[in-house]
Amino acid sequence: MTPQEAQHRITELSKQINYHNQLYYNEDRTEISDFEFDQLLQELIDLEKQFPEFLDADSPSQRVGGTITKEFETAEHEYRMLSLGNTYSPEELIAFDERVAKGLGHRNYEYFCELKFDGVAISLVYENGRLIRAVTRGDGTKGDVVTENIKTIRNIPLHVIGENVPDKFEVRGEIFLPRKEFDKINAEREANGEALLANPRNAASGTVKMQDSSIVAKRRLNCYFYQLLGEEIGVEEHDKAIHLLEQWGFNVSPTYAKCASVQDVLSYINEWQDKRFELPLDTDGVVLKVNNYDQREELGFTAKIPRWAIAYKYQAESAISQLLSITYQVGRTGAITPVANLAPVYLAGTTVKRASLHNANEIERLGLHEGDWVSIEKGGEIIPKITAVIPEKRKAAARPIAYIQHCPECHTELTRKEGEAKHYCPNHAGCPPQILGRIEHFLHKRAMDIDSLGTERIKTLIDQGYIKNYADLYELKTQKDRLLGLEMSQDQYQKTEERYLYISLLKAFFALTEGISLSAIQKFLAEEQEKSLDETIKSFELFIRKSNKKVAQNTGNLLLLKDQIHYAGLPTLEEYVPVSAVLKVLLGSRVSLEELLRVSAHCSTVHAILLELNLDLPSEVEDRIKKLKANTFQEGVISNMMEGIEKSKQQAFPKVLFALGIRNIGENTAQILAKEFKTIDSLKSATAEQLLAVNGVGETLVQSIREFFEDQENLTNIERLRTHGLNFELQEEERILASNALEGMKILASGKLNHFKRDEIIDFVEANGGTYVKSVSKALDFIIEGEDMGPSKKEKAEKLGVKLISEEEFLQMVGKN
Ligand SMILES: NC(=O)c1ccc[n+]([C@@H]2O[C@H](COP(=O)([O-])OP(=O)(O)OC[C@H]3O[C@@H](n4cnc5c(N)ncnc54)[C@H](O)[C@@H]3O)[C@@H](O)[C@H]2O)c1
Ligand SMILES: [Zn+2]
Repeated sequence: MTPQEAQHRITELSKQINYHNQLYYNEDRTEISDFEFDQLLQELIDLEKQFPEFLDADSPSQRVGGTITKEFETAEHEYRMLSLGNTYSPEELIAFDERVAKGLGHRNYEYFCELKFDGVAISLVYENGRLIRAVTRGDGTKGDVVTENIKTIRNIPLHVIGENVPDKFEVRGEIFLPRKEFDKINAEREANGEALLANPRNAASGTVKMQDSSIVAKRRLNCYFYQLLGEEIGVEEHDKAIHLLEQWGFNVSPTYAKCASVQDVLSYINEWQDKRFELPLDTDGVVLKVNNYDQREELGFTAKIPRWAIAYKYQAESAISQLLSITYQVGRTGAITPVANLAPVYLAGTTVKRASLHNANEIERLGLHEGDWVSIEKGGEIIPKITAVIPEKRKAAARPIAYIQHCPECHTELTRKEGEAKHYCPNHAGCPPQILGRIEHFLHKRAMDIDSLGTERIKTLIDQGYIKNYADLYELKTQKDRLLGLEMSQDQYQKTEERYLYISLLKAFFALTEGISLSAIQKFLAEEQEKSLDETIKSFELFIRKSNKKVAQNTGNLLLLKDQIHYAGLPTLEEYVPVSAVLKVLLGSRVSLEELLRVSAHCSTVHAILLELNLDLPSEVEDRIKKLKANTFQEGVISNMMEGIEKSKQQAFPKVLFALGIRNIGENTAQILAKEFKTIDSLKSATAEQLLAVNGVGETLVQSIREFFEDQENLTNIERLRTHGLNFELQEEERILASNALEGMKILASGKLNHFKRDEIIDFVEANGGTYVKSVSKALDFIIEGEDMGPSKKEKAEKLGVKLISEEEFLQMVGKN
């Protein structure tokens, strides 16, 4: 390369890198992967080394990537906040170790390894034990002051008390959005039709820089701390400093390790390669740091990075697989999500069979065709994504993927709003997964709290027409008798176009014979594929003779089956036989084949047919018929269900309001609205002004409330629920109960309480203005000590200096004794 070419390339690279830095740090978005970015930067660094005459003091190789914004006050960092060098291979890591050894002149040092958390860096300054300032990294020298936002993060200590806490110190850490919270936020945004956040890092970074702290508080950010700085921190080694942070109540990820050599570091890297996906946040590598502070000082810094630390970054792993088909999933809100089914392939520790495709645009962007070979990549996400198609491997006749136009669950024509990426099924009232979603929400522990109705059972009740909405739940008891023996799965059935009901040969053979297990029949059928029905029945006869169990009776039944199929004259289906023929054999002269044909035409299970026929059957016949069915509802299950439903009528109004599933009304909002308006009727008739006057209510919420009450079906459901005795008014005692006695306090209860059940204490704390916190941390105002509080929790609380009070003291405090 000539100097001129080099100069040209250096300018070009600097421009590109500055552009991507601007996107990444200031706009919280990216157009290229971190790996590609790091490659550009490396190329620049290499060229500048080769042609030092073109090294500009302003080059992105010499500066930390971020800047300060105009929206916040700025503060200067006492200690500069730097970047880290990075490597992608063990060789480079060993080269780094050589440089450290050379710099120190000996090998008498240790490394401290931590994971590289993918979030945003923050610096917290404490004076006299109080958090006085939180500052972003900014340009490394000065950053944005975001103290108010940071204070909303629950496990960041506002006060640090304890022995040996210096008068002044600084801690640094990485703010992150736990992946679970990220998914939750995106699910909500999706339900509200808002644009989705791209990844947890960008979301965390954007949140830290928000202007409204109350929104920040809702985002449930978290922070891991990894550095302690100050004039008199009293320790000389990084591991000791980390232990101090832990003692003082800072959240330190327990994933660190001290390593005696670079070989140990490599084992640490290996150990976390796959395990890191189990952590609650995204990580993109490992940071290794020389443990001793004097040695760090000796090694020093370059303009941008310390010479005593480096990041080893895991490359996103990729693999190649073939697209088998696409499944379209219908979400609770009716949103359609296409998922690619792939030929199984091993990738980053797991066998991958599916990849997310997001929406029709993504399929179009990839130019996906049927049977395409695709590259898939797994970053932090659990489900990998398709990054590209390999066109050379495409068959000439392959057709492009045609996006579905009808709901795969209810066949309603899909809609797509102007400017939205997702397709929706508009059939809210009749589409089974949407009904299921609403009912599941209604039953939720924090809503109506009916736990005797799992997803499978609700699905069964919906699929078989017992419930269509939550109000129907309270009328189930009138159908109690019909529920006994209801089948949980309908997989064994098929319907022909003429609507005749068929059952799998497997179930039919199983019910018509005695002494032969289901798995034996399964194995037999697996070997009989591609034979006609007659041939299969014939060879099953042989099979029975060979097995030598109840031969006469079993083969007799098979003969009868053949006759009945013949009389019925229905079309033949591979591996299925008409239910009417099978039942005729089992029921004998109790009912005619014509009657069975008639009934089975409008029923979709054996259970439904028998309900309609209403026969009195001896138990041995019932037992045989049971063999046709899958799992069924039993006596105990049904009475449990009924009890749970009955008990739920006592749930308080805020719970009921939450359970209704009004868009954008979460648990907290439901509580606030219930307290404010006291009855469903006054909420319904509230004007926009009245609603907006309530703290936390915005335009979107007003809109959702209006839409909900404009829907006639919702009004009917509320009336029905009211008739069944559900609470649509705040009870007198709840009005009295609620107070501001715990305003601003963070509280945790541990051990068994006498006056409250597990979740009740949470509601109680919140109803009185407090915040319930789920883990022991410095930020707590106190812990209510119940019976048998765990000793380790108690120890931790004492170590952090969090006060413990008894349940009695607590009740006195809120004036309820
Ligand atoms: N894709 C893009 O367009 C684009 C653009 C700019 C930057 N980037 C990426 O962002 C990073 C840029 O570098 P950077 O300077 O922001 O960060 P860095 O990768 O140089 O590392 C320094 C940062 O790592 C973080 N960190 C996480 N865990 C840590 C631990 N245990 N100990 C110490 N620090 C820890 C800290 O926030 C620290 O500020 C690179 O990974 C780069 O690929 C990507
Ligand atoms: Zn649908």
